[in-house]
Amino acid sequence: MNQTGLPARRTAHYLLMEITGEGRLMAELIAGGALARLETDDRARAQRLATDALRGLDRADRMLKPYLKKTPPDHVMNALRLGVIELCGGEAAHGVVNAYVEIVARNKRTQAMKGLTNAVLRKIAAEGPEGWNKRAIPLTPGWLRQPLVAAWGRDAVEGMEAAHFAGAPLDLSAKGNAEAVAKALDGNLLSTGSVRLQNAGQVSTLRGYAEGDWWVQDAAAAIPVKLLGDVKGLRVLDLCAAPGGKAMQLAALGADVTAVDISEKRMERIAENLTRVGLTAACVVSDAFAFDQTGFDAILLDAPCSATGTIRRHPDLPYAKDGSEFGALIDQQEAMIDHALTLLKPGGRLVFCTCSLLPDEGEVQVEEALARHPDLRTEADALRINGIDADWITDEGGLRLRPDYWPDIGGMDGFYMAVLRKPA
Ligand SMILES: C[S@@+](CC[C@H](N)C(=O)[O-])C[C@H]1O[C@@H](n2cnc3c(N)ncnc32)[C@H](O)[C@@H]1O
Repeated sequence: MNQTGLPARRTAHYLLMEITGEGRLMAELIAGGALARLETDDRARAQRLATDALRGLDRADRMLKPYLKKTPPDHVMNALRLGVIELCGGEAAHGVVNAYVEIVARNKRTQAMKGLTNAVLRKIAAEGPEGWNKRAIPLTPGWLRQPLVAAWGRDAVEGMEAAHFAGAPLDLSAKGNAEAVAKALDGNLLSTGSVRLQNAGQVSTLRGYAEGDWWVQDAAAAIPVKLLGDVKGLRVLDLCAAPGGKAMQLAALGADVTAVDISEKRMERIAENLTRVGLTAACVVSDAFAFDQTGFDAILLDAPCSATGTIRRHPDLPYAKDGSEFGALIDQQEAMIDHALTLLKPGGRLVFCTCSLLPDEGEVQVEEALARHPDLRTEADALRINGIDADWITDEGGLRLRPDYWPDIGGMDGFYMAVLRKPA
């Protein structure tokens, strides 16, 4: 690790600039090599700093506000935000202040503001963790907060914001005996069958990773497959399959799985994952709409969506996005449901799911699908599985999972799912 901490801090600053200013996602930036020039420790540090700054961004801005007559340019603002995160996280003031003053000074357009940066960060250092901890939980940006409050009410959204701020534990799905995996890793076996680890560290070094005993999958994301019950020997199509968490669950349960995804690169991830865990599926790179094999006993449609249910692990999302792309996704989900129904055998089941908090990508999609296909039925009984609270079942017969559920044990991702039965 570089001793000045400057390379990691500059990279964290770059990530924040790209996410908040250019609407790019953290995963996309990392895949594009944003961390490539850093030493291993610095990579983790840069990513952690940027992630913490995004999780606490609204609180950092509120802390900075009294010390700023007007909002400075983004380059300075993001340096100040990172400074707040570090100073309030207990880092020594001297090194933090110097590093962010340096970052501001290196940019010609902001170098005149290095004095301001120095002065503001020294005041923040005086407030320290105490000043940070007394402030309210960070609010979600308004473009997303408003529809969430309209859908779930203010109290629920405050619960979601607390979950987003807390981040997520590491959940695993076991290939075989989940209890044995929980024991081997000193984790907790959740009521729904996932294994939960707190402060897990580097995933690939955990016991059982190399042996393929488990894969990483949020507890909520593991539910859609469980709704299909015993799939042994059934022909199951996973229509939007990468990176393969649900395809691996289906294969582990003995289904004859066909995994389809439009992305060749993401399909490589499925192939790698299947190889590591020693399971098989027929992998097809194809646009779902061009895929025309029929007669499946069951189809899992984990449709592309806003991913607003995953903010605990992806705090960049509310800052990189503004909701303008969601209309097209909603239209695509509707068309995908209709296409999936054509691939299903009569009497077969379609599990539709999205990792979204927006009813337009969940409850409303299913209500509208039922209206378009009068013989289609939701199977609410299939939702009554271990660990699922009956209150989470929705009027149209789907299941709504939210990050504010399970607050005492670390929450869960936001998800919607429903089992739809095609007429025989
Ligand atoms: C929510 S992710 C699926 C996650 C996956 N089911 C799992 O559990 O690991 C959605 C996937 O849909 C794929 N996708 C997007 N548009 C598609 C299309 N038109 N046809 C097929 N796959 C598509 C994306 O590449 C992405 O991998």
